[in-house]
Amino acid sequence: MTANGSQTVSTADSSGARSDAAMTDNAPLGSPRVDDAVIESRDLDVFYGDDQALHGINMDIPEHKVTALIGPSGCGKSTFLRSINRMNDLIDIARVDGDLYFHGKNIYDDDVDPVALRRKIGMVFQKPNPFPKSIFDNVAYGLRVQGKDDDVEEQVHTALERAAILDEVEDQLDSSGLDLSGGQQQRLCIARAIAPDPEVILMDEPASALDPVATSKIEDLVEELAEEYTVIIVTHNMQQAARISDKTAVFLTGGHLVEFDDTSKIFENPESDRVEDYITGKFG
Ligand SMILES: Nc1ncnc2c1ncn2[C@@H]1O[C@H](COP(=O)(O)OP(=O)(O)OP(=O)(O)O)[C@@H](O)[C@H]1O
Repeated sequence: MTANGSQTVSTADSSGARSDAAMTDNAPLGSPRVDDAVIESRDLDVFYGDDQALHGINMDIPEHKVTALIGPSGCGKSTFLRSINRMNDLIDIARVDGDLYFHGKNIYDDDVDPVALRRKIGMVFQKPNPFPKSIFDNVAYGLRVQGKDDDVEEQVHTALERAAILDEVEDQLDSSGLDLSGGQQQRLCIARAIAPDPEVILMDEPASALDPVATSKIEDLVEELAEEYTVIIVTHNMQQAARISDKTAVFLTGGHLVEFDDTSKIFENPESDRVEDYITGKFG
């Protein structure tokens, strides 16, 4: 882990006051402001019909780091993740207020094409979901759709290599992706997500359906991916968040982001008593 890196981080002082005037009033405790933020969430609210799932989320997500989103069931982790590449657009009753910037551009502006955005901000889901196609075609699919398939063989090999699965499948690229083990399928899905060369990879509990060995491979891979990509991962597994992430955001019931800071700080010395109670298993 590289918890601090070269980022400029400002935190609340012991009285809870913020030294940095640029923070909004409802910034979460800890709340590092980073010079190299690739995603900036400002007062983001998300509603499903009349129900508000997220309240005023403020967060700066640093580039080339792993940011973990943790918190009890229903606190809005997946909703926040899906807001980042506008997957919530696909839910009829979902509505977003506030701003969410990707490299300074508000992704909810009218001129943003969600499909193009999702090429830059890819997603890996909880359950491995390869297409019923060959291993090769799974990875090549996005490249072909974009007409970026001039050197498709090389790009597929590179993506499989980056997803740490090439060695296991290079002799069977024509076999169905569905014939792989669950862990291999998930790494295939990661290869599919990185083939179009995104900048950010969103992962929604990518190892929760896998056995411990496959989980450990995914965890190693997530850390490696952060060298090339910005990774944002939802996990229920606090040990996993502590092992693999640089930053941790703790959401608590009702859809509030309570604390966001270096992972070591969150797990060793959180600012909020509620976060401490959650981390130590007093509720969850
Ligand atoms: N498609 C939807 N339609 C209506 N309400 C939804 C929808 N998706 C989520 N919600 C509601 O929004 C709130 C936040 O859900 P979300 O799935 O984001 O939480 P979560 O923290 O990811 O939960 P979990 O850890 O159980 O996956 C919950 O009250 C949930 O019932």
